[in-house]
This record gives sequence, C-alpha cells and structure tokens, in this order.
Amino acid sequence: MINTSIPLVDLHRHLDGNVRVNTIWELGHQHGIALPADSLETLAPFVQIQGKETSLVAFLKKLDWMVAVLADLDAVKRVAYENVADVALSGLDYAELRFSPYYMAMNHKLPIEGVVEAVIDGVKAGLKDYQVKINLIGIMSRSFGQAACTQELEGLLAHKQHLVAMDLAGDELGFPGELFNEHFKRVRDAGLAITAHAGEAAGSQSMWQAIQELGATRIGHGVNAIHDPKLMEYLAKHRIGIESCPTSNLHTSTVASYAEHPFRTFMDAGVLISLNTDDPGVSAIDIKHEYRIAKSELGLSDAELAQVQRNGVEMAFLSESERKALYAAKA
Ligand SMILES: O=c1[nH]cnc2c1ncn2[C@@H]1O[C@H](CO)[C@@H](O)[C@H]1O
Ligand SMILES: [Zn+2]
Repeated sequence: MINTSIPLVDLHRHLDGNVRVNTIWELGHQHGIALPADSLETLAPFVQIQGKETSLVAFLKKLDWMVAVLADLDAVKRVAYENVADVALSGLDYAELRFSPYYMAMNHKLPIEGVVEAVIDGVKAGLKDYQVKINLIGIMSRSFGQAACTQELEGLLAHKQHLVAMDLAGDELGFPGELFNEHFKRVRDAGLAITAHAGEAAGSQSMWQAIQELGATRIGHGVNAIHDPKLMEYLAKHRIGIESCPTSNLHTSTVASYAEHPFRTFMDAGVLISLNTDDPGVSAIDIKHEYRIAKSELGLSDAELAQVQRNGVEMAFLSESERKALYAAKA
C-alpha cells in the first residue's frame, strides 16, 4: 500500500498535538501538575479522541493537556525530541513539524523565544539519534487574538533560519484570516513560505483569503473548496497543495464519515493533494493508518496512493536539490 520506492512524508503534523500519554503522565508527576486522572489508562481519554468531537473547537481542547505539562524548557525539549523519534519510528522519510510557541509557553509563562529555541534543540538532539529529515513550521495560534500572534510571530522570526514556513491555526470561525494580514506581510518580508489552516471550519472564502491576502501557497485541510468550482480550478492551475488529514477531519466533525470525505474529488479535479496526520497524539494514529484509510474507506487504488505519496514530496517546503536527494535515497 505504501510504495517503498517513493519517499513517505508528513507535511501537516502538530508537534504540540503529539505528546505521548506517558510523557504527559510523567511530566505531570515530575512537576506536581494536577492531572484529570489517576492512572495512565484513565488519562488517555482526556487527551485522545474517543469516537469524535462535535466541532473543531471541541477537538482542540484535547491538546490543552499536552501543553499544560510543559512546565519548563526541558519539558519542551523532551517533547520535541520524542516527536522526531515518533516520526522516524512511524516509517516516515521526511516530516514538517509545526508548533505554536505561544500556546506551548502560556500555561507556565515560559519565554516564547525560549520555547522556540527548546524546540529547535530537541529536534537537533533527536536527529542525532534517529535517521530522518525534519523541517520546522512556526504557527500563529489565531484563537488567542492579534496581539498574542504578534508576540508569537516575533519569537519565531528571531529564529527564522530554523524555519521553512509559517502557518495560521486554531479557531478559524472565531478568528478569520483578515485579522492577520499584517502578520503575514511580515512573514513574506522575512522570506518564509506560507501555509494556512483554511476551509476546515469555515467556507471556501476563507481559502481565497488565505491565498490572496495571506500569501499561502499550501492550504491545511481545505475540505470546503469542493463547493466552489472556481476555487477548485484555481487550486489545480496554480498548484496550491492541499494538506489533507482525513481522520482529523472525521474527529473534528468537518466530515460526517470517511465515505463523505472529498479526497477523491480533489484528485479527480487535478488538485495536488497529500495525506497527513495533523495531531497524531490526539487522534491516536500514524501515517500508515491514513494510507490504510485512504485505500479502504476513500477508495484509492495503489496507483493513486503512489501519486498521493509523490504529491507530498512535490508539495514539501524543500529546495529542488533537497527534493531530488529525497527521491534518490529511495530509488
Ligand atoms: O486541526 C486543526 N485545525 C486548526 N487548528 C489546529 C488543529 N490542530 C491543532 N491546531 C492548533 O494548532 C496549535 C498547536 O499547534 C493550537 O493553536 C491548536 O489549537
Ligand atoms: Zn492542523
């Protein structure tokens, strides 16, 4: 099902949506943080999806325990290190890990720039022990408003040489992209690529906004584009990649069932679309699960899955020589 002669990549993966249950447990105890359960088994339902949530905002609450235990910068470094390990152990060749330093810093009032540095350090340490390629994407968490995103942006831009792109995540309905036009002008001026969560909770207008005003060249989720034929045509023509995360879309009730997921509609329209995990710790999945689902529930053939795998490599925020090297390592 996974073609071993094509690189396997995950481009939409929240580092702070992938904290191991065991790590939450250990950090909670180490730092005297009250947890909502008194055993590892009973903790799991508080941080992992059981069935599905009723909305994106309800889903996002599951991540809160993952950042509640980040009591110091060592904890942040540990989580970043374990993310690299998880990427390597799940069979990926390359991943883009995204993180929101404001969200990770806020519970224990950590310095935002310090969190960015700790993530970079943790990833570096992970890369010494695991053979895999990683790039980092900075997130502005829209749910905390414009001023928080300015702080977050500045902490990230201070280390822009360690980032390939910036993203906008969080509550899309409550905090539309228009609020962040100025932030993304600064991102463009800094020379970073842009991806944005759009068309997940809101409609296709939010995707047009992300592309035309924020400058996004990739879109996270983008599910609601299918109701806008002009946008579908635009995405295909301009090779705007869709970072699709089918299980996350089910868990946030963005789609009612796998059968209703429009993945195939994008493929048939010639849109560049890839498969990704989103918040693997929250959804309790890995990338292979998404490929299995794509085959069994979304109805993709092995040839189509190979195309999806290649789409991921094509969409990656890599230089052409890095892309070639990634392909060459598998050929
Ligand atoms: O599926 C998603 N849609 C929108 N925002 C998300 C999703 N998953 C996580 N985050 C948001 O990303 C930041 C942490 O990296 C947090 O703002 C979290 O709410
Ligand atoms: Zn996401």
